[in-house]
Amino acid sequence: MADVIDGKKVAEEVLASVKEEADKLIAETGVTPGIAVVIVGEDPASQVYVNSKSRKAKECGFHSVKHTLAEDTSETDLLALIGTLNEDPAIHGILVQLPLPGHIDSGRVIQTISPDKDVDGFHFINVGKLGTGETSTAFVPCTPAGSMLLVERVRGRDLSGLSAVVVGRSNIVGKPMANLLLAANCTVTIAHSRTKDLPGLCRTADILVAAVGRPEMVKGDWVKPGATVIDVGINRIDAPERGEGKSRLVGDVEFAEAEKVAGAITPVPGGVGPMTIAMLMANTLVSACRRAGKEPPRF
Ligand SMILES: NC(=O)C1=CN([C@@H]2O[C@H](COP(=O)(O)OP(=O)(O)OC[C@H]3O[C@@H](n4cnc5c(N)ncnc54)[C@H](OP(=O)(O)O)[C@@H]3O)[C@@H](O)[C@H]2O)C=CC1
Ligand SMILES: Nc1nc(=O)c2c([nH]1)NC[C@@H]1CN(c3ccc(C(=O)N[C@@H](CCC(=O)O)C(=O)O)cc3)C=[N+]21
Repeated sequence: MADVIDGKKVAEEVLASVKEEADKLIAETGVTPGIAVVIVGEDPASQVYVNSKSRKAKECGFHSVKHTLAEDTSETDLLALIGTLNEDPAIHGILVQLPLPGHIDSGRVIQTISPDKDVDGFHFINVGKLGTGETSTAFVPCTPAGSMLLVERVRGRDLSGLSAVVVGRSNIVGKPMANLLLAANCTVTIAHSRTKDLPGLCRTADILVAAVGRPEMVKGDWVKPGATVIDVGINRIDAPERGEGKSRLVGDVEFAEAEKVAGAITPVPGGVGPMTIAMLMANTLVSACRRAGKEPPRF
C-alpha cells in the first residue's frame, strides 16, 4: 500500500513558516505583506476558494483585501481595478480568480497584472523566467510549486534521471509542472487528449502527475509499481450514497486502486489543493520581501 501524502499537513507547515517570516519582515522593515483577491461573479465553488484564500492570508498576519465584482462587470472596469492595485504600495500580490465570465478576455486581464505582483505566476514575464530557469526572481504558479514540494517530500530535491509523465498541458498546471520537473532533472513527457496509448505511457512514470479535470480517469493499472502519484484534479461528483442531492470531491486518479500500486500518492481532498493556497501565501511573502529589499526565504 502506498504512503498517502498528507498535503494538508505539509501546507500547515508551509503556512507556519510563512507566518514566522512575515512577522520577521514586519518587525525588521515595517512592511506587512498584502494580498488582493479579485473575483467576478457569484459562482459558489469559486467563492469557497476565495474565502479560504482570504482566511489563510489573515492567519499569516497579512493585509488582505477581497474585491467581489458583479458578473456583468465590464472588462474596462476590471482592468481599471487591476491598475489601481498595481499602484497600491500596500498590495504585494494580486490574484484574479479564474475562470472569468465569457465577455472578459482573461489573457488580457492576466497580462495587465504587474509581473512583480503576479503571485499566480501567469504573466508572460514569469512564464518566461520559469522556462529559462530564472526561478530566483520568478513567481512560480502555486499548484505546480505546491505539487513539487510534495514530490520532494517523497523523493528528495534532486530527481535526476527519474521519468516523469504529466497528463495535461494547461498553462496553469501541466506546462509549468513539466518545467519544474525538468529543472529538477527528470526526463519529462507531457501527455494530453491526443496522446496515443496513455495507459502505456503512464506505466513508464516514476512520477505521475494527473491534471486533466476528468474524475478518476487515471486507472490503478496505469500506475508503475512504486511510483509517486500527484493527483491535481478537483472534480465534484454526485454522491447519492451520502443522501439526496449530495456531492463529493474526487481527483483525476482512481485512488482506491492506484493506492495499491503506487509508492506514494496524494489524496483528494487533502492533497494538492491545500498546497496551492499555502504557496499563494508563500509567493505573496516573497513579493513583499523583494519590495522591502530583503532576501526572500525559499520554500
Ligand atoms: N488542486 C488545485 O489547487 C487545482 C486543481 N485544478 C484541477 O486540476 C485539473 C486540471 O486543471 P487545468 O489544467 O486547469 O485544466 P484544463 O481543462 O485547462 O486542461 C486539462 C488538460 O487535460 C487534457 N485532457 C483532457 N481530457 C483528456 C484525456 N481524455 N486524455 C488525456 N488528456 C486529457 C487536456 O488536453 P488538450 O490540451 O488536448 O485539450 C488539457 O491539456 C482540474 O480538475 C482542475 O479543477 C486546477 C487548478 C488548481
Ligand atoms: N487565479 C487563480 N488561481 C488559482 O490558483 C485558482 C484559480 N484562479 N481558479 C480555481 C483554481 C482551483 N484552485 C484550488 C485551490 C484550492 C483548492 C483546495 O483547497 N481544495 C481542498 C478542498 C476544498 C473543498 O472542499 O472544496 C482540497 O483539495 O483539499 C482547490 C482548488 C485554485 N485555483
